[in-house]
Amino acid sequence: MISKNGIVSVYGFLLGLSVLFVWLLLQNNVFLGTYVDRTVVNPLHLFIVYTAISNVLVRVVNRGITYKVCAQALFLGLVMAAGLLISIQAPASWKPFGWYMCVMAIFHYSEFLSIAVCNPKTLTSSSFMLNHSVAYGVAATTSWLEYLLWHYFLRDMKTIHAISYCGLVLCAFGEALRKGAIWTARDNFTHLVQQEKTQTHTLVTHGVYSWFRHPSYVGWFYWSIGTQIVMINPVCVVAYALASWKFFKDRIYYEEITLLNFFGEDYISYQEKVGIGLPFIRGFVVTRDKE
Ligand SMILES: C[S@@+](CC[C@H](N)C(=O)[O-])C[C@H]1O[C@@H](n2cnc3c(N)ncnc32)[C@H](O)[C@@H]1O
Repeated sequence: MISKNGIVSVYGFLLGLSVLFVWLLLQNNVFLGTYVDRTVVNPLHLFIVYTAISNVLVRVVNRGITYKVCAQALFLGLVMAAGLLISIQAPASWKPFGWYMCVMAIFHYSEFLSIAVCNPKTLTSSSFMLNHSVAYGVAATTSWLEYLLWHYFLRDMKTIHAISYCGLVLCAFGEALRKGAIWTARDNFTHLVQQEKTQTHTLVTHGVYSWFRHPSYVGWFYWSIGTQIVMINPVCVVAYALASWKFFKDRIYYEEITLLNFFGEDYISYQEKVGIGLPFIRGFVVTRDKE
């Protein structure tokens, strides 16, 4: 069952997305009458006004954590709407950025919604993973700057949409694998690595966990590289691959120590049967004593 804050997030996200609906109505002169020229609706002005009004509405209606959830879901709905609008309306050299915005909004919103359904006990306003870490924010900002630089100096590069399509396929694969892992592990999946075993924590070895030991990390790794291919950012493609690889190498090493403590022999047998799924990462491997 989805938690109350999960439902609130659906309202927030749909409210943000609805700016597109208002834009369509305005485009068709539903509010302004048939005498007004279609070009009168400036999407940027509409977004500014709509963002201000919807934020006030969300602030007035919600309190505490519910407000934090609704405001972030609203933000992601607006990002998704802006991404779709840019994908449809903007010049060819801006379209990859519109696709990137959609990919980001889908990832972060579905992250929250998946936890709201699969493990509501652990749901917090941080479950959107928007403020994941300082490094994550720096990486995102760097990728926007790289996009702007190439766009300024070599705009034609951003119109090679075949490259972006390959990135979209990689993002779809990574996203499906990550969400597949959350929906398979259900309440065994927590965003924060557990240091103590809870009574209900069981070892998951079926579904996507029978393909890879760390399917959600494999998915996130390829998704993050995919986002930079979508944007046709050659420097960040390499930088993201190296930075995510290092991040997951350290994380997996630490997580496997905790999992070996929790599940002992069962986890060793699992390690023997199933690989990690990321290149050149071994995790924390225990060698059995020879009898
Ligand atoms: C962010 S989740 C990542 C799970 C896994 N590393 C993956 O990539 O799909 C981290 C939590 O999942 C738990 N976990 C990891 N692998 C597990 C498994 N095979 N069965 C049950 N729990 C697992 C860990 O104890 C940790 O608290």
